[in-house]
Amino acid sequence: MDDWEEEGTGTTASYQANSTNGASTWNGGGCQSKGSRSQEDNAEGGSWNGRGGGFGGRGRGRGSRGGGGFRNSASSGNEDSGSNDVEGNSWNAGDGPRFGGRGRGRGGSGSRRGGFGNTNSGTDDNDEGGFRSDFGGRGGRGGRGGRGGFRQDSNEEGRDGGEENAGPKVIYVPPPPPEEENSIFAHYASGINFDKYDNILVDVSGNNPPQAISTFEEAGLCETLSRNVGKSGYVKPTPVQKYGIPIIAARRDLMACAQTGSGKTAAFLLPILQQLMADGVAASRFSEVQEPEAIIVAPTRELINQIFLESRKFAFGTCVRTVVVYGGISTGYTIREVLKGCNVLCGTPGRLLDIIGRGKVGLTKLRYLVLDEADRMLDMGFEPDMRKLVGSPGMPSKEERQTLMFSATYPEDIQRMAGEFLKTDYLFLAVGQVGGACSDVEQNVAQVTQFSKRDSLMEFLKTTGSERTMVFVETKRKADFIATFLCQENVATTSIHGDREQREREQALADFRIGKCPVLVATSVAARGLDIEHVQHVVNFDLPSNIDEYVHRIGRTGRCGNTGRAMSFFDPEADTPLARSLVKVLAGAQQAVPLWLEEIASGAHGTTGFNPRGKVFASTDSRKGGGFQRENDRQPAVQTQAADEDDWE
Ligand SMILES: Nc1ncnc2c1ncn2[C@@H]1O[C@H](COP(=O)(O)OP(=O)(O)OP(=O)(O)O)[C@@H](O)[C@H]1O
Repeated sequence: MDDWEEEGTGTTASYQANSTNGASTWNGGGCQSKGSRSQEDNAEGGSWNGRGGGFGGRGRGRGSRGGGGFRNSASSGNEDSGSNDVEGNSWNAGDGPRFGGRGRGRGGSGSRRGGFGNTNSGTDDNDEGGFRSDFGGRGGRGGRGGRGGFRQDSNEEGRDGGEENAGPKVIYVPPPPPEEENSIFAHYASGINFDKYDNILVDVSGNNPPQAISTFEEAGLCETLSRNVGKSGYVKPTPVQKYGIPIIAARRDLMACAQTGSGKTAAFLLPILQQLMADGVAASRFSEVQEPEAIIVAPTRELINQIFLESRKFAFGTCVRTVVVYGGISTGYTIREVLKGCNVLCGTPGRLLDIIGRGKVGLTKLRYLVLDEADRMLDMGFEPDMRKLVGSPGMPSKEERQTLMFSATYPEDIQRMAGEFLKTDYLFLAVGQVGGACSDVEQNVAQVTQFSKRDSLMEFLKTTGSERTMVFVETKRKADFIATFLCQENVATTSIHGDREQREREQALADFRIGKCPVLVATSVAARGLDIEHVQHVVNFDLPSNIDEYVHRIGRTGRCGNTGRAMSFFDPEADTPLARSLVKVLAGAQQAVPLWLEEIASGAHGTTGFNPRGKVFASTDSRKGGGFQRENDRQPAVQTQAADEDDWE
């Protein structure tokens, strides 16, 4: 018997019991307590002392992560340090939010802007703008040393992918995907600006690009696929589909950049499914080792699940079977699903490598490797996993497989590295401005102080009513904290971040989708790819330190020709380094740039190439030499990674 077959025994049951402590899950009208020290943390941080039932369980601090280079001088950095403990009690669910547990002695986070250790202890407390966290019983966390540029443990899905992690097994089995045709094909309408896609500038670079198509009929899809495209509500292809589909059909490698919400998923799924149908896949059936023809990787569990559902939808009624694997759910369940038959395997990197490592998935038949959110998949957080994946036994060389990369943003350094994964004659497709924000999103920026943010948020939420709003914050702790605050203010809110159990993450998204909780407080884990109907507003409660992250975040609204609004709180104390690139993104999307922001941007130093009203394609294919030095006005890669360190782990 394989070890995964033993899941679901008493071990897991006791984990469940113990897991109900720590920080709270927060749901709409009544605050409910749920555990939030996830298994990932448990695996890493050593003992995790659950005190089931109530709140104010005692979490143990996480170890100092001073990696290479700069040691964090924050206190409480010791893994076993009692000073990280949290005393908590008297968190009363049900009759309104009273939070008792008191966080004590949290270690300082490593500076998010440059990888040097932060010398303040308890920076997270400072983050909260004066509203001290008395949120129930979070385990304190040790200080994080700057890594001198490497974020070895930043890979959320990688860390919980395998059984090598100590700690109890996860038994969560997600609800089965919909079986009813109506639910499978449920979709939202494209918006009034859908036809504006026709005017967008497109640039394809590389040798002999194939002719673009202008209709789905020209894509030469088989009857079933065509029917499924129609049932999905697609009438005409978006630009990335017009150009991307024939490129993939011509068996060329591709690096594609197109704005958020413009249909990149179908741009790679449709031609892959079409070719699998045309070439004939081995009909999916039970086998001890599955050999998928296509592997799709994405950085977060929710995103890969969404891609899985899209693939399953387009492949409906065909013999192509798609399976999804991701962390936070039962490995046994995952493997059983894979072994039922698998032509298209969607996965987050950690769980994917785990399943491959267990010999359940062979790679010899692999023909397509897709990296969605490719720049994220190749940054320092995931690059080692991607290298492991392409170096896995049986993986066809890049000459023998077709490698496809998609994103709305491509820093030039990442483009250069991506080239290593692609054949030398790959095509680069740029739809609109590389790294540009979606112009269907009205972008607003308000100058605030750290301490006025909560009032500003409440003011803003008064204007949104029950319209769906995503509120992005920088840390997991703060996500809980702001959700709690909004709860106190009687705003039906839920939250999603990397410390929540997968079941909770999925429940939060479901509650947000159906409008039970019209406000979702999120960390970067929800910044990319998620396609949720009716999201009218995105609030950057905390601006990210990296402009690409900003572009992805605001892209959760204004999708597929619909309009949306983004509001960003700009705190000059913290956000000045972002000013120049923010001005450029605003100007590039024809948005009003506040005078005060232009002044801050022109006074900010450390970046070059400030030319907000520059050319239409801010940068294109890095093989052309990059005309606009886009790279220079971004934060260096080190900072990019540090920014969301708290969440991608
Ligand atoms: N041709 C089309 N006609 C109508 N709707 C479409 C079309 N193509 C895609 N869509 C819909 O548009 C929405 C956004 O598509 P998708 O999620 O693929 O965007 P994306 O470019 O991958 O965005 P992101 O950069 O945020 O990941 C989805 O709901 C999708 O079903």
